[in-house]
Amino acid sequence: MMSSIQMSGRDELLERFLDASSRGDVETVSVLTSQSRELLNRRGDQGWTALMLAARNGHYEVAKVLLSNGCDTSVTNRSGQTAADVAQFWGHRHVVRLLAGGCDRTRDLRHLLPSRAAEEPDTYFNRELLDRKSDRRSDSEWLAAKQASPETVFLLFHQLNPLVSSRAEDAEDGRPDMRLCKLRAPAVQELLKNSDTVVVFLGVEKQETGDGLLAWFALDTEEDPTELLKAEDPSCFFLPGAMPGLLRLSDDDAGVVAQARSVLAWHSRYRFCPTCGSSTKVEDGGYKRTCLRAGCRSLQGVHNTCYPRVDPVVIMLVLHPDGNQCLLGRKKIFPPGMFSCLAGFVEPGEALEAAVRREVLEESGVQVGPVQYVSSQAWPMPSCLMIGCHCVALTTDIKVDESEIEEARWFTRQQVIDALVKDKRAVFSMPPRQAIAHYLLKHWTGFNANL
Ligand SMILES: NC(=O)C1=CN([C@@H]2O[C@H](COP(=O)(O)OP(=O)(O)OC[C@H]3O[C@@H](n4cnc5c(N)ncnc54)[C@H](O)[C@@H]3O)[C@@H](O)[C@H]2O)C=CC1
Ligand SMILES: [Mg+2]
Ligand SMILES: [Mg+2]
Ligand SMILES: [Mg+2]
Ligand SMILES: [Zn+2]
Repeated sequence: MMSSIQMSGRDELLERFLDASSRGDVETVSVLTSQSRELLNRRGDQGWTALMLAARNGHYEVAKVLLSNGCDTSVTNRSGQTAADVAQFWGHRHVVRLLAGGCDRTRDLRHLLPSRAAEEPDTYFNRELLDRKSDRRSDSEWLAAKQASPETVFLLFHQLNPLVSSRAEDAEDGRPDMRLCKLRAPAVQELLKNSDTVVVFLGVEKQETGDGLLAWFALDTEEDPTELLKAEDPSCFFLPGAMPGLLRLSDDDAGVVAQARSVLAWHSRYRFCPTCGSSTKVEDGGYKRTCLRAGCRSLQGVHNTCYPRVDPVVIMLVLHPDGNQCLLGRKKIFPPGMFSCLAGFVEPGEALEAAVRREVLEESGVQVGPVQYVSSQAWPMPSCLMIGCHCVALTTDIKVDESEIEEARWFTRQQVIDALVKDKRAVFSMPPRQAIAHYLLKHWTGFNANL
């Protein structure tokens, strides 16, 4: 009598254990395992162990807990299948790999990273229309002569927004419909007279014209430029705000704007010496600010405070260990339905790989193994350098950091392709083609125009 009650208690425990494994309830599995280790390899009425049930349903975390407690992977069910066979049959490749017990899992996961593209992508903001001619920046006579030349191009910004005109004929969905207004010296003469105006030398056109090298400069005005614009082409206006306006330029114009906007933004925010707070003077064609106080520490040796800044940001497409899904997140400010890659600023004293692992863990709770650099993008808002990576997750449970991310989800390759081609079955919308996030997704799917 006594022993049959004990038996039924034990069976009940086994049933709860198998049920929790089958449902992916990691917590219950952990608790029950610690209570009774002999549950680990026991088969239920159907002849299946907890590991087989976890494998059947792709519950990676449960399988991991069972394995770490010494569960036997060679136990078979009535059909002679091991848990690995079950996972293989149901297509849970990450569980298969886990059960295969690769001693170097990180190396194994590397195979899921796509191979490098044959060609460097022609990413928005990256095009180098001009030759920067940095060797000319210190030649103030040459720069002054170029500024006075009637051929020279001046790009005008107001509070960091470029002067553009609209090309209504191109205003189709996704096509660039803004072009930069290229002013000549007379149009900016008054602004140049103002000693507060910073003029940045952008470079020269790569092709020589009749009069030699055609130089480009950029300047920003804080003043209300309405009067100034009256004398100009009345169709010109300053882009209202950075986003999404800055994404509506041609690729050539976008590259120049990336350079000009970042340097002008630096001048607008770093007018005074960051070391001692004194006034500074602009040098090197707008690529340097030097403190005017004799004896300032920034005048000895090389100081990054004197040069335009670049803020590295890692942006990564996290691949699921099954190789068939990727992790995307939504910030509250995104347009409805849009999901994109996770991203974050690199912190001081941190390698890119570490930054990728830290940001993904912070924002989604997912642990990342191997990381692979893919390509980069200038992102002049105001001076980010986006460092695009692919990486593979070691864990798959998501716990979002709600202060930054509204939602994060795994999406299948098919769902990404549906979103790419804007299929009616698409369950989310892609980041715009101008963002490197778009490229990271597209490259992962292997999608190209011929498919
Ligand atoms: N081109 C693209 O596809 C994408 C570009 N981005 C850009 O990357 C940037 C960084 O991504 P987040 O997810 O916002 O970074 P994040 O995940 O590190 O969080 C941003 C927060 O980090 C702090 N922070 C640390 N260092 C900073 C610095 N140098 N400048 C400003 N804030 C700093 C601030 O509190 C900020 O609110 C964005 O601001 C955005 O401009 C982001 C996603 C896609
Ligand atoms: Mg972030
Ligand atoms: Mg973050
Ligand atoms: Mg951060
Ligand atoms: Zn100083």
